[in-house]
Amino acid sequence: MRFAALLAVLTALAGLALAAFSGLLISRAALRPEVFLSLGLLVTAVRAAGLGRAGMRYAERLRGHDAALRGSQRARGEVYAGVAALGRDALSLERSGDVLARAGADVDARQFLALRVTLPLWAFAGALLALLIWLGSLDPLLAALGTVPLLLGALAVVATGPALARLARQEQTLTREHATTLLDTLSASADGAARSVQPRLTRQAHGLTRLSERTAALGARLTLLREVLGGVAVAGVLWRGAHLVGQGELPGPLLAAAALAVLAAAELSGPLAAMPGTRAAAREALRRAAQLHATSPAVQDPAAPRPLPTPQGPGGPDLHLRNVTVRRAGRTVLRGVNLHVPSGSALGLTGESGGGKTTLARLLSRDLDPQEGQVLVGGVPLPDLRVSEWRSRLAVLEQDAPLLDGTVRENLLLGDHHAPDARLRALLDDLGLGHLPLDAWVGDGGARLSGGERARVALARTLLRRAPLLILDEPTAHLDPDTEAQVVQVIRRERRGRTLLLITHRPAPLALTDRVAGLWQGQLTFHGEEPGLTLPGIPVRPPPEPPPQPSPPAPPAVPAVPTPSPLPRPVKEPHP
Ligand SMILES: Nc1ncnc2c1ncn2[C@@H]1O[C@H](COP(=O)(O)OP(=O)(O)OP(=O)(O)O)[C@@H](O)[C@H]1O
Repeated sequence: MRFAALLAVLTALAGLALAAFSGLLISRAALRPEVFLSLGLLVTAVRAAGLGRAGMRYAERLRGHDAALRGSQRARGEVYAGVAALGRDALSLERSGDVLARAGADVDARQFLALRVTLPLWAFAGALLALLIWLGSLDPLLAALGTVPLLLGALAVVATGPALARLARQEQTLTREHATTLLDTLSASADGAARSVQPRLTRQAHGLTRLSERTAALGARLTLLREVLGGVAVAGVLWRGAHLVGQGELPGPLLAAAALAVLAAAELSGPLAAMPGTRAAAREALRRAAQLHATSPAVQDPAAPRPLPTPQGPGGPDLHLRNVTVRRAGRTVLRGVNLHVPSGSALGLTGESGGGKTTLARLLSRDLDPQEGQVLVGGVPLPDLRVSEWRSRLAVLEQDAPLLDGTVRENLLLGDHHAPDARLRALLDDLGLGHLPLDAWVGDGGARLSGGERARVALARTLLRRAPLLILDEPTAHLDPDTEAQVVQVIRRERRGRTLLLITHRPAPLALTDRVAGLWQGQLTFHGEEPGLTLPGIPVRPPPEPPPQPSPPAPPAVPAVPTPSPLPRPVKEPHP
């Protein structure tokens, strides 16, 4: 670092000295009128070109990088839009490392296309053409000797292009695979799967090293060839120029000018070697972007979206599932399901593992559409609404929802950007997280928190979202019974006025709901409502309390939900 600082000072001093000596030269030449016109003007031209070069380089960098950054901003936006359009369901088919590469390395590769291919190519072509015209005006052979070797150097890059492009593509693919394996390994490290993946990671790392070495070796050979050809061009100009000077056909100073100009043009061919690799990487990135856009998302916006229906209450519009059938991976998960969730009501959903509870929630959040039947929102088919508009009305807690790598506050503010610290603090305290500072760093996915803490921060984030429909998937998983009871109370308070769909295997949160339904083998069974059907482990909800009577005294209240116990399959009771 100290050496770099020293270099920076020396560079600045060189700039100062250049300016000072130029001033000295110009003024000295001005004092000698006999040389002023020839020498003074030349010195001024040198200075002007020096300053102009720096200024134009700065402007070129500014405009070039500005355009590239704008382009990558646009490209990143397109990737995010593409990923968002895929929806939670289709996105689960993508590997996270691959999604990361699309938004990171692929966008960078596209960004470098202009900076490393288009701009250097134009600069070199422009300089070579100017050189050809100027030297051609002096002597055709001089022009040929000065420019053809440089052109051959550029053609050598073109000839090596396919090999360089192949290497760049292989490197890009392997880098992506390496990142994907690394991410998979990191997320699997807890269960020891990481060790078995290590040999693959090592193989990929070695493969990357070998590819880099081959690319560097090819690049070095190209650079050597280019340097040699540059030298040949200068030597050719000096040889032919000396002959012309000897014959009195070329003024001596012009020979020096020609040789130095050829040298400068040769330098401009330097960045050409990186072109094939950069171009191939950018093309591959574009192909992958096109592929992402061609992937049909699980759901699509309608051509003419209808306005959101008028809510039937503060809980938003009523929801209906009509004869809904969903097949996933060849299995019928939901079979002819009918459901009515009135605005402001609370429905508990339980049932066997893999029975389709999350699937049903995803129908409501429109992450997928049913193969048969309809989902209606306030009487309007869900596919007739704009997806983002409908989703803005939902607050969804996914099962095992991850936290983002940041502070607790940053995670919570994702639920409500405007929530003051006091509100966040109070909510955390109520959820039994009084010990967790808002500034606590949660780590990747919330890894620095316990499972129960992570679940409650995620729940708080969802509850903060001001949306009329609340979908909570296992909101009390990972919690001990006391904390669970505390959390249930918070959900009870926070859901007031909203429609609630609560998915759980645990009985305690079901106390929050008006009705409980179970999903068994793709069919919905209403607990205690359909004749003869109950869900064992859940008592039949007592009928609404009758208006207070003076006598006889009311019977003791039946607890809505018993002590937590696993929920077995429903039993069909004989019809009375
Ligand atoms: N993205 C997906 N692609 C294909 N099939 C899926 C996908 N997600 C889930 N499934 C399948 O759909 C079925 C229902 O899954 P779902 O997650 O809805 O069940 P669940 O009732 O929520 O289960 P659990 O109680 O275990 O969370 C399962 O057989 C599952 O394997």
